[in-house]
Amino acid sequence: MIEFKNITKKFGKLTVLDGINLEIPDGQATGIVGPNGSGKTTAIKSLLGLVKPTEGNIYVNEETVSENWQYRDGIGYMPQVARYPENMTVAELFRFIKKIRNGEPSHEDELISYFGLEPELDKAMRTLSGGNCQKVGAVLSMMFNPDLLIFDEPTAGLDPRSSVQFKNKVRELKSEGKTILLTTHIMSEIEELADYLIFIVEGKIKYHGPMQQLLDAHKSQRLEGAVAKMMEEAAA
Ligand SMILES: Nc1ncnc2c1ncn2[C@@H]1O[C@H](COP(=O)(O)OP(=O)(O)OP(=O)(O)O)[C@@H](O)[C@H]1O
Repeated sequence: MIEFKNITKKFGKLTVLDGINLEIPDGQATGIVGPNGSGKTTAIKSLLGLVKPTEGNIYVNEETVSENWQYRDGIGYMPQVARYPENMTVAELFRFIKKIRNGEPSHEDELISYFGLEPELDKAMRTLSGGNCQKVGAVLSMMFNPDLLIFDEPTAGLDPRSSVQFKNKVRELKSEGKTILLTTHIMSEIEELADYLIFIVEGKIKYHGPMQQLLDAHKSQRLEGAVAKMMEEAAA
């Protein structure tokens, strides 16, 4: 169980997360949605320890993340914009990550093949296309078999076929009982993959709960309509 307790993050005078309280259930997929700049990536980075909250605590399995960095070994993260050593080849990058991470990868070759990365293995990271770079990020997030997977706009640079493949992989991970946290602006993707929804506007949680409950409350069949309505209400 992941808990955000009263998390505030300020960058200078800008309050990006404003007293957030959240519980993210285990073994489910949770979608985080909200307008550009609403604080989704900052919330994720706070959970990963890449951003230090100004106030509040985040707990993973009842332990404060600020005092216990071990929990990060159980997380796979695919960032929105990844920066890799640009002169390393894909194969070298995988070797490098294996060296610096504790634990053995469980199905690295299978993932490389699943995402069609074999022809890319000897190419330098700087020469990779955006989509293939995303796929490298996908493999890295999954290859140590983590219990929690965090995907920040994972399909943004993927072609339709790769996007379907990625989503099928997420379904597989869900069926294995993994906890998934996902941000995307593609509402159909959230509908397809998520059970829970977090809606965040200007650093405040406007909705947190089962997706179906939100659809029922807005008498809407589609998430896009319900979220658009919530965005209008928030802007009014
Ligand atoms: N390191 C930083 N220094 C200063 N401001 C920052 C920093 N990181 C994020 N911000 C600001 O915090 C706000 C929230 O950014 P964040 O990336 O969390 O939004 P987001 O909801 O993920 O947006 P998007 O949907 O566009 O990806 C933005 O105004 C952004 O400019």
